[in-house]
Amino acid sequence: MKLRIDIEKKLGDFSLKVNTEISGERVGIFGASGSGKSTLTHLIAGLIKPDAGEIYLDDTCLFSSRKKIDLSPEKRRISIVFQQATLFPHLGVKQNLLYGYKRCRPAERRIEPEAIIGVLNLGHLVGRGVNKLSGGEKQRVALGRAVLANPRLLVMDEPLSALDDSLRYQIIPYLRSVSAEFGIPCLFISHSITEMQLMTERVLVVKNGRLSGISTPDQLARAGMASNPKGYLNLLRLNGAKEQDGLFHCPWGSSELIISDGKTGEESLFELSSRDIILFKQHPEAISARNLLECTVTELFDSDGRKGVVLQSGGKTLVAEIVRVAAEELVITQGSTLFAAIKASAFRRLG
Ligand SMILES: Nc1ncnc2c1ncn2[C@@H]1O[C@H](COP(=O)(O)OP(=O)(O)OP(=O)(O)O)[C@@H](O)[C@H]1O
Repeated sequence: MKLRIDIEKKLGDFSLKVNTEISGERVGIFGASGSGKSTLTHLIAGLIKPDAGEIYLDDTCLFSSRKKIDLSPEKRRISIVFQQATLFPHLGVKQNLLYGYKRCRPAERRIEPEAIIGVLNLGHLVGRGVNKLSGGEKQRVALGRAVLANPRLLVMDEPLSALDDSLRYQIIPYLRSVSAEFGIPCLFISHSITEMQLMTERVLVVKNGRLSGISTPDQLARAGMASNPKGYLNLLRLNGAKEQDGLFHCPWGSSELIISDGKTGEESLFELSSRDIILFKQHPEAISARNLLECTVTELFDSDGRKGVVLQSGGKTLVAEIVRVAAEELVITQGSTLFAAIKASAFRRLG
């Protein structure tokens, strides 16, 4: 998808002014609370009207004050999944799912209910009333309903923020797979860098109603490393864990990681803070940390007085973080060999 936006909107004391063009299949809108993310998405979806400007989705003009075009939300064919699943309480799961599908012109029906029920694992829920669903199940039904409207763009407006951590990371694979399997571009809104890293390939960064930049999720995570209390979060998908002496041994590139909170068999997602990686210039004699990886430094970057050290080990990448004086004392440069020590308990399982 290609989105071209050049709009202005005033809402009370708040003013939004954005002029940009972005392409990609999974685009993020990132910003602090109140920065204007929802306003921007509502303008794109046609839920509110810009004061002036134009919006193009691919070659379709959605809005142009100059050309006096203002397509209705239905004609824009943009489906939105909100923070709270807004299901029709008087309809069952199946009727909720079919709501948008039935209103979609037969010629535009590319995605069939059976396919989405399969991908979102909703088969056992179709006979239920929506009041008998958990928060995560409701969000999956809301996602299914949005996709079955066969939209040309799926907008996800903080779809995970009402869910607790464990549910949040269970839903993410579903969000990713609907967009990938059915080829629907998505616009994903959040103030979480981790969600941006998991969901998007390009990110519009919004600040006080203005666009402050376009970046990749990784650049965003690097830029926020010093200010984020958890530093840069390395996200690792690990599977094939084997339990041994109460710890989990997970294959990782040509090496393995030893983790306290693992799970045998299934793929799990872990986060590891850049601050939980301790670097040694030489191989330490004996350490309590269960992981000691020989690494090559491939890159160094600055983030507000802290140094990010990008490490390669066994074909995999990790970002460690040190203060600038430590970088000078260790004489770290691109190409240096280092040893990275990580405690088994430093890996936090997200789902
Ligand atoms: N109808 C309105 N009238 C006046 N001000 C409004 C209106 N709608 C939103 N605002 C203000 O516009 C600003 C941007 O709101 P918006 O909901 O777009 O932010 P956001 O980045 O999505 O925030 P959050 O992450 O908290 O949802 C806020 O300061 C909000 O109070």
